Order: sequence, then C-alpha cells, then structure tokens
Amino acid sequence: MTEESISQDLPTLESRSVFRILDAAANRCREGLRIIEDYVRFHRNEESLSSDLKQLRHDFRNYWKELDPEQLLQNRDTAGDIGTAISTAAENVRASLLDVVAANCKRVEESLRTLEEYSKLISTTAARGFEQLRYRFYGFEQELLLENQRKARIGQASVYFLLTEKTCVLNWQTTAEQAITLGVDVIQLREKELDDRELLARARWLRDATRHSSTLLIINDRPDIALLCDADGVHVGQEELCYGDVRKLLGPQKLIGISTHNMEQAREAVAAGADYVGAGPTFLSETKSFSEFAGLEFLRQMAAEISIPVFAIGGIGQENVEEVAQAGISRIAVCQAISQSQQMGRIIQEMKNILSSGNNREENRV
Ligand SMILES: Cc1ncc(COP(=O)(O)OP(=O)(O)O)c(N)n1
Ligand SMILES: Cc1nc(C(=O)O)sc1CCOP(=O)(O)O
Ligand SMILES: [Mg+2]
Repeated sequence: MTEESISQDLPTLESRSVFRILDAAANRCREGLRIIEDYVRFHRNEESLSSDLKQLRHDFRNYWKELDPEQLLQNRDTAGDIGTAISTAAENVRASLLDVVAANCKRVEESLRTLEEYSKLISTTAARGFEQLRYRFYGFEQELLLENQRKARIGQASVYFLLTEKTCVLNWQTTAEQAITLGVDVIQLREKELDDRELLARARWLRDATRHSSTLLIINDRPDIALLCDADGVHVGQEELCYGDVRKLLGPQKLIGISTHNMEQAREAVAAGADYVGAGPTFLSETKSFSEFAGLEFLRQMAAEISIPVFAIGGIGQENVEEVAQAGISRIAVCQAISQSQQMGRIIQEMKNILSSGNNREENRV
C-alpha cells in the first residue's frame, strides 16, 4: 500500500465510516480552537498567544487538506449521526470562563488524537502532522490553564509591600515576618546595592518565610534570582528585560509584573501578557525620586481601561489611600507606609478596608 492511497484498499463501508469520523473530528478540533482563540483574544487581550493559536489553526488546515476534504464532506451524515442526540448534563453547564477553556482544550486534544489515528489509513503525512499539533497543543493548554491559576492568585491581592532594608525602622527580617503575619498579599524583595549572593540568600530566606503563608513572593528586577529561589514571580520596569524574554526564563507558572507610567506602556504590558502592572508614581515618594508624576489622573484612566490587576504606587499610605480608591483603583504597592510603620497591623488593615470599599471595586465597574 502506498503512503497516500491506503484508503483505496478499505472496504467501501469502512472507507465511508473513516471519512465520517475524520470529518467530525476535524470539525470538533476547528471549533474548539476557535472557542479558545476567542477567549485569548477578547478576554485575555493577549496578542502573542492569540497569534500562536491562529498559526496552529493554520497548520491544522494544511494537514486537513491532505485528507481529501471533498470526500469528508460528501460522506458527512449529520442526520444519521446517533451522537447528536446523546449528551450529558455536565456537557451543558460551564461554571466559569476557565471551565469553557478547559473543556475545549480536552475537545481539541481528543479530536487531534482521533485525526492522527484514523489518518494513518489515508495519509501518513497528515497522521504525523496531527500528532505534532497535539504535542504543541499540550503546551498551549499548560500555559492557558496555569496562567489562569497564576492570575487568580494575584487577582486576590490588594496590599503589596516593597521590602527595602534601608527604609525599615526594624531589621528587615522582623519587618518581613510582621508584614507576612499581618496579611500583606505580596512582598517584593527590592534591593539595589546587595551583591548577587547576598541578594539570593535574602530571596531564599523570604521564600522560606512566605512558603506556608498566603503572601506571594516577588523579586524586583531579577528573573534569575526569582528562578533560583522559586519565587512566585518577578517585577520588571521599563528599563529591565521585556516581558517575552522574562517569560522565556520563568516559564508559564510564574507571575510577571511590569511598571507603567502612562497608558501606552500599560496597553503594551497587557498585550504582552503581563499578570499585573504597577501604576505610578502617584504621589511624592521618600523611597524613589521622580522628575514627573503620573498622579491620580493616570490611575483614573487605568481603572477605566486596564483589565489586569493594577497596583497604584508612589508615596501611598494611610493619609492618601482614600484618593487612590476614589480614582477607582483597589490595589496598592507601598514601601515606607509599611516599613516605617510603628503600627503595621492597623495600617495594613485600614488600607485594605478603604481599598475594598464599593466604588473602586473592579467587579463594580460597568
Ligand atoms: C509593584 C511595583 N510597581 C512598580 C515598581 C517600580 O519598578 P521599576 O520601575 O523597575 O523601578 P525599581 O523598583 O526597579 O526602582 C516596583 N518595583 N513594583
Ligand atoms: C519603587 C517605586 N516605583 C515607583 C513607580 O512609580 O514606578 S514609586 C516607587 C517607590 C514606592 O515606595 P513608597 O511607597 O515608599 O513611596
Ligand atoms: Mg526595576
């Protein structure tokens, strides 16, 4: 039997069945890919993943053409398909967008396996092609679903603490331990003058201190240190490595935050796939000096447009967090409001209460 004409040796009835199976599997695969692509495009707004999925759909079409689409169509018999009347209760209910995506990931994988197996009767090229697409799609599924888990974790955060030793009134370890115990949602190790070994040792200490807490650990600037200490992610500014390169280093499970100072940078960060953004500087900061301030107006624009978590930053504390909340932002990143505080627990709770007030909550935005 030649590679491309195996089907001519099949009994007619079997050939017809094979074409029906392949036609149904191809439709299931195409439809599942489209559903996932719509989610990435319209909900996640991620250009890179969207174009990767579009390329996979394009490659799928090339292997599908190896199967004699005319034959598939001629042998379609939807009226005679007993499967159209069979469905389970679970198939008709989805609890969340993530459930829709997860269910369609499985639909795509199963249909690619069906195409791979039955194509072996018609075209070895197509069979091998569907096999490779299946392996590629497993990577997409991991990135899609793990990214959702990652985004869910940062999506719950409201108070994010930047830990810099020289700003602490207590020693840095005590400050960190108190902040974690008193409920900061994220702690970021932000040190610019330590040598790499001391920075890594400090990062590992913080990993141990946060491991059994609900506090996420982020490393500022350094994806290498974040990787070595198994941090939850890294935060990079406009001058550090770009999102795509950091994602190559950290893989799909780690959080990547990006600093933004204007709407163009914010849109770029969302399009790249950032898990969250910092937005500032808002007010005069004792920790870092700036020649210009994005201020509250930038926060109002961010609150109105940006779909991923936005952490306002820059000179924010108990005395002005209300203004941040009124601008529509429900998350803050602070350094000295916590590191200089003599009543850390009260400050953290008060800021959380103000940030959780009604008018600035993201879910209340229409
Ligand atoms: C949460 C958060 N937002 C913004 C920044 C600032 O990062 P960057 O612009 O890279 O400046 P440095 O902190 O590196 O001086 C941040 N660190 N965290
Ligand atoms: C590190 C940093 N980045 C900012 C930005 O706007 O990107 S503001 C800032 C300083 C944050 O410290 P504090 O809360 O003590 O002002
Ligand atoms: Mg930086």
